[in-house]
Amino acid sequence: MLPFARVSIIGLGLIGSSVARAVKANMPEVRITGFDADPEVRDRAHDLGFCDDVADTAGTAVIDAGLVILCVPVGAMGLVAEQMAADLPADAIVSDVGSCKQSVAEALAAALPEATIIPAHPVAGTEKSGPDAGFATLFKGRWCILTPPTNAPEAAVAALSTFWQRLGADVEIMDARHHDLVLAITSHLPHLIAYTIVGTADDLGEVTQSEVIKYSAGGFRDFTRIAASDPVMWRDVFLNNKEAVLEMLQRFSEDLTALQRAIRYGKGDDLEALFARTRDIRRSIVEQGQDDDAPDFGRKH
Ligand SMILES: NC(=O)c1ccc[n+]([C@@H]2O[C@H](COP(=O)([O-])OP(=O)(O)OC[C@H]3O[C@@H](n4cnc5c(N)ncnc54)[C@H](O)[C@@H]3O)[C@@H](O)[C@H]2O)c1
Ligand SMILES: O=C(O)C(=O)C[C@]1(C(=O)O)C=C[C@@H](O)C=C1
Repeated sequence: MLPFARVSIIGLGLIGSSVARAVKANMPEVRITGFDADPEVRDRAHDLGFCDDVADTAGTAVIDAGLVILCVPVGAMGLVAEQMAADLPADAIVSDVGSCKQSVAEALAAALPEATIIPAHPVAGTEKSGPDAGFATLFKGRWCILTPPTNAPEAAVAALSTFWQRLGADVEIMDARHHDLVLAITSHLPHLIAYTIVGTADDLGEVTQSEVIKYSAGGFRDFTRIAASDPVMWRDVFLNNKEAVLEMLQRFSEDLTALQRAIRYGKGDDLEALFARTRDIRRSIVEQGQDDDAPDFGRKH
């Protein structure tokens, strides 16, 4: 049985268009209506055909929805919720795909006090953005973390879980605050470090006639992939998961300082012990069946 007959997707970039494509591939009977604030994205969505209808406003997009999924940058979630509030059916479930959950949950609850809201985060993505970047298998074998409020109706949580499972994801339920702490270290800090190292190398490159970029090999190139991620999306993630990111950044800075001291005072044993520990972590992840190749890394199976 289909968890929802009509799904509305607001924001038709990488994640929104991937959800639409995955629904088309796995539940072709479900009718999808999409909306994006950018008229060029709406035109492109129309041409690519991953929605049955592309609406002109957020309100008209949700008029007969059973499930509404907000796929816009986390800083825009509250505004979109306000724009669709008057047209939202009373029995619709409102969800999102935002990379941090506490601030989004608060913004949605403030804009839609009567609605059933179940925030979600598919832990899957790429450094690309826009409607052309999406693909139907993005969520296959990936985690989708739901952070329902304590009073969320069980049936609604079950229906949303089934929806994501039908798209190929493995669903986990988590407290929003805990989600934000975990993702701060596993996703947000790695992005911040990549942005920093590529920026620093570029600054140095200007001093050395771009030799830093010119001769960069594998390690640096891996950082440049992450550092190519969408600037607006990541600006919003850092502004909206401020406390957890700053907490993790503090821990990271202390560990970095300890490494700096180990290098300065020639403590080779300390360096080797850390590098051996981190290599074991990587090996155990690969042994658990998670693929070695970057695009598959993080898949559960
Ligand atoms: N990119 C990833 O790897 C990834 C992974 C998981 C979750 N997310 C989350 O998914 C959400 C979308 O990210 P994305 O990568 O698809 O970004 P994207 O830039 O590819 O798409 C976002 C779309 O939202 C539209 N938009 C912005 N403001 C809007 C508004 N007020 N009303 C309607 N449309 C609006 C933009 O025009 C754009 O087309 C973000 O909240 C992000 O945190 C991203
Ligand atoms: O694989 C990538 O390029 C990603 O950055 C994906 C990634 C991540 O950090 O793992 C990025 C943001 C999300 O909210 C979820 C997934």
